[in-house]
Amino acid sequence: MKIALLGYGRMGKTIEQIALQKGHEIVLKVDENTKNYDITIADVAIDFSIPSVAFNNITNCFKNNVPVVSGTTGWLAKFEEAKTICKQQKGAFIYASNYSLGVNIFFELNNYLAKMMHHLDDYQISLEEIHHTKKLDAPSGTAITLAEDIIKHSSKNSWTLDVTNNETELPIVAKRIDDVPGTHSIKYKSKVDTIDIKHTAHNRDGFALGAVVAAEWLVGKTGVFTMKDVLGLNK
Ligand SMILES: NC(=O)C1=CN([C@@H]2O[C@H](COP(=O)(O)OP(=O)(O)OC[C@H]3O[C@@H](n4cnc5c(N)ncnc54)[C@H](OP(=O)(O)O)[C@@H]3O)[C@@H](O)[C@H]2O)C=CC1
Ligand SMILES: O=C(O)C1=N[C@H](C(=O)O)C[C@H](O)C1
Repeated sequence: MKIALLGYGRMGKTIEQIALQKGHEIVLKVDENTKNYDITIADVAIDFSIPSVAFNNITNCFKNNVPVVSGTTGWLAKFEEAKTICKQQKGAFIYASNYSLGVNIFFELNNYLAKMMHHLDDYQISLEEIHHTKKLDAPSGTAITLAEDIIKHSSKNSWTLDVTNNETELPIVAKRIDDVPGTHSIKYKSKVDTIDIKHTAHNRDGFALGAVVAAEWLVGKTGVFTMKDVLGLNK
């Protein structure tokens, strides 16, 4: 597969290594200094860029009929618009706040636990994410996905980064420490006990492998998909 990397930072470089190991070719590497490029030379584009440019990167792929996998976080205010353009252009698009297999299993576990805890009002829910100090957005996209899933199943109706006494708000704590690749934990605490679930990424390889697997899966398809489709978790 001929892959275009939209964003050639920490993730772009890790994806390059994994893609080459899997026998793919990198035909384009786009960063802040790239002026004009022809996306149509690629079979698929993988966007891990920055929040302010992700929407343009992605919709440019739709307009040029190139399937696109995006992992950039912090741009989701324009997600619905991107999906509409994809459908209009008959494009192919996958977005995931986290491509690692482990986190996608963790998403399932979070949903299951949230459903079980639904009526157990003695437990206070909280969510914590820890990332490296270069991260531009907070909370992480993964933390937002986890929070939205908890909100679906609980009496919470929004999340907040602030300390809160409001019973309807789910507090998220976002910490930035050295080179941490990404740690997410959810805690249910009562007077008598605590239930914790936690995912710790040891490096970026899991995110990158998931993105390459998603790109392999997407080529030849039309529509808007998620990692649940790629991993067969919708069945
Ligand atoms: N979904 C997932 O599984 C994961 C998502 N992420 C997300 O991926 C994104 C990238 O993370 P990371 O690689 O660590 O960040 P980096 O800051 O290391 O990389 C961002 C890259 O985007 C480039 N860039 C800047 N402007 C443009 C532009 N106009 N077009 C294309 N590229 C541009 C930067 O260029 P330059 O180097 O010249 O500044 C840089 O190469 C973040 O949003 C992060 O949250 C991260 C890990 C996993
Ligand atoms: O910026 C990162 O590094 C990461 N970003 C993603 C997010 O915002 O959830 C995924 C992963 O945790 C690493």
